[in-house]
Amino acid sequence: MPQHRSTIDDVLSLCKRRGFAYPSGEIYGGTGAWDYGPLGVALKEAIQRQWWRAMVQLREDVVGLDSSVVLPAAVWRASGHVDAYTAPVLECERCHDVAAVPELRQAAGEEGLRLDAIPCRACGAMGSWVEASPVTRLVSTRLGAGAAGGEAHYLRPELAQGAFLNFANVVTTSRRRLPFGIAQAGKAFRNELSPGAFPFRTHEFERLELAYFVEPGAAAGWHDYWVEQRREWYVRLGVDPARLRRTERPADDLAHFATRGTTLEYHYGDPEAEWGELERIADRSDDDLARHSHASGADLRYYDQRTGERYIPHVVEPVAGLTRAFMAFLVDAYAEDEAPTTRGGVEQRVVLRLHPLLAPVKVAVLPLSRHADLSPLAADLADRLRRHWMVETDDAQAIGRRYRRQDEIGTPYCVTVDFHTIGDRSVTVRDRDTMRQERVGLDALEGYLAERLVGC
Ligand SMILES: Nc1ncnc2c1ncn2[C@@H]1O[C@H](COP(=O)(O)OP(=O)(O)OP(=O)(O)O)[C@@H](O)[C@H]1O
Repeated sequence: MPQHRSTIDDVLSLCKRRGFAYPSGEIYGGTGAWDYGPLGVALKEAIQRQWWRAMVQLREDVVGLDSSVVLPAAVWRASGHVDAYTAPVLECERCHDVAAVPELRQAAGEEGLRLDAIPCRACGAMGSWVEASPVTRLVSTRLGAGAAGGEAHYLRPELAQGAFLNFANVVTTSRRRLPFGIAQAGKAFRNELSPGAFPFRTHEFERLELAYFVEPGAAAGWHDYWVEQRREWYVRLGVDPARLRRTERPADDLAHFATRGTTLEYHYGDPEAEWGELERIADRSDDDLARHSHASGADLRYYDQRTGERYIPHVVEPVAGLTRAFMAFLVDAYAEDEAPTTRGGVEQRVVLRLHPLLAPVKVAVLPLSRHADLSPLAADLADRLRRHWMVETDDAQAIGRRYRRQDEIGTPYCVTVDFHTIGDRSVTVRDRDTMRQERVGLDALEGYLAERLVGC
């Protein structure tokens, strides 16, 4: 069967067409951000659920946390973000417009030019770039009613600081011994000077973070362990291993808190970004806990009962971008092939071969027609199945069209209620990938689907 590998454009057009994601504030001309629609929110929730299952539920050594999004400036001063979490910029001497260095480098790189040969985009001056103070990547707000309009706070650019602030609470209340981890999923906010195409670089995005605390000296081994665990997680959920690779981050590309970084990249296949970062695993040494200990005066050392020593643990931190994973799973699942028509011919179809665990809708119930005998049967059946899975019903247009609509959103099984159903209490179950159809008794249907949708 001819297979077609997607481009991000194919997937983006599917996202808009079927309600996975919409450009945010489109009625006001768009904001550059994107919102997740009914199917997108279900896919995102499924990815996050699988991450939580693998990282928390199935592990003895990891616990969950949900920490604050907004924290006072003192926390971010202590963590080093206020001083170091910045982006380099150059300023045009003539009009004082400011441009991000990576953006200028990209423009220069493409043309093979030096930075001073890149004109100012605001006034067009050449050779006018001079160094300027770096711009913070933190998003700030003020809370309260102080003289200066309240006290400065920052929206978290990462969730990890919440894990560090709660380190002692978790050790005490859940009686954890090293090594152990604190997992969090949630939104982060960054002042991105060069926001990119959805969903790669947006000001607001979702992260799946694990802060894994280990004995000093044990970080290297755990680093490799987590790189492998995370790679396997994507593969188990259906990502083509040939489209995943790991790279080491050069020392000059490490965040201020990191001593080592490995990147897991996905081959998105986009001409502009063939390989794109999906996730990174960083070693953060004992730096964060040491900083917070110092700034707050709290003793954040861990008491090792085996050796009787007190020390600050080191942190190995795998962090996935949920929104980038969202796109990788879609790109990987997207295919165009041919499907048989009811008239004996073939037609092109778009199919999302999503792992059933990730498919937004697990089962579609389709009455063959809007006949008064079929509609209530299908509605009852859908209600029964809804107790277990996300179910959609659809009775508009020919059955072939409806299969196409379900293929396109990745629904693994379509159940068709037809006139034989009334007499022999059986339905046709169609498999999305093989397109094979099987007759299944109504009484056996839940068991049949449960066998194929394990864990969904
Ligand atoms: N602005 C963003 N929009 C969407 N996802 C992001 C964004 N920034 C980071 N991510 C995701 O979070 C993961 C961890 O990011 P991390 O905290 O290491 O940032 P980073 O890669 O150092 O950011 P930068 O590239 O801006 O320096 C990335 O692998 C990516 O999946």
